[in-house]
Amino acid sequence: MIEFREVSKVYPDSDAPAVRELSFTIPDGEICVLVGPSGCGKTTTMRMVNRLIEPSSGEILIDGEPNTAMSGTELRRSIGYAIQQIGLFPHRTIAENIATVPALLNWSRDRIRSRVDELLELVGLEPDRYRDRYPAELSGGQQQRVGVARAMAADPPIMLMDEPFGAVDPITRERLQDEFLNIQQNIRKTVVFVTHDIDEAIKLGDRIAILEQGGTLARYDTPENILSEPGSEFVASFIGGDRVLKRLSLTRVGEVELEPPNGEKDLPRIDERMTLRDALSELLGRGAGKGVVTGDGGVRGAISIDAIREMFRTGETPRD
Ligand SMILES: Nc1ncnc2c1ncn2[C@@H]1O[C@H](COP(=O)(O)OP(=O)(O)OP(=O)(O)O)[C@@H](O)[C@H]1O
Repeated sequence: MIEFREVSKVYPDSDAPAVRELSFTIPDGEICVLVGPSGCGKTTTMRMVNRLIEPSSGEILIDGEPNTAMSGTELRRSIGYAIQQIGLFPHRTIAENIATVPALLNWSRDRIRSRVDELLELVGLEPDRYRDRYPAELSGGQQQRVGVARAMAADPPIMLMDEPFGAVDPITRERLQDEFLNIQQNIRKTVVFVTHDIDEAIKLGDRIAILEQGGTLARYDTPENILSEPGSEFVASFIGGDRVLKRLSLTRVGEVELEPPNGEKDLPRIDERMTLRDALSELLGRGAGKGVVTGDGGVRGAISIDAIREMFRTGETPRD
């Protein structure tokens, strides 16, 4: 658990705080996304957790202990850190890059090797193919996977991720986000994630902290609550006009009550893992009013555009 208690940061030679009296708590095992316009203090907030930046006042507690209880170096070895610029060492192999922190922690060679292979598998890179390559021999998306693997190497309970999927094309980015959510389902880290992309925040965050210019917290809540009730003009304009569609992207087809399948043939197939937003767009794109929902066990039911519309007219989705 990470708790911010009235944390402020004023940089030297600056008269206005970059971050102002932030107080909020990130529960164990959750993803908290810091989002907001450029310069609102997201990166500053995140870097105070591992003390790459020291607060001017207030404190940050990790599991109830101030993060000043140990040295900054020790603290940083116990917290994973992945950044957009990736920061892979160009003259070290992928395996050596991933092993950076385990090597600092003096793990044995065997332990390091098996951990590297395990992580490469986890992020979808075949160990035999990639472990001895150099970063320049990988695509941008692959390098970002390595960046995430490196941050997870010593299995830290907390991960800080600063726009880790920022520098890739939208399709790769979606894939990296999906992979990351799948991994998180198993590893349940406490994650602080910085982005300026509200869609990414909604997709990944268990909770979202929306920061305003001047480093104040405009809202800290679940995506569902923020989308159903933005609460202020700033938040409403930041999340944009398509709130209903965004809410559709929070719910997967398999989570809603389906209609019984009536054996209709020729209807589009909708995978139960699709979001309602993607299902809607698939149905609209195919000119079909209804689709057959399938899962691992075969046909699960049917879903219609009318049913999706009704759910969002009444606001009754299972997640509410
Ligand atoms: N080392 C520094 N010295 C002085 N001012 C700084 C320093 N780092 C950041 N700032 C200022 O503090 C404010 C917050 O910066 P920060 O990088 O935390 O914002 P951000 O929300 O992460 O921005 P972006 O989305 O553009 O990366 C900005 O006004 C920035 O100019």
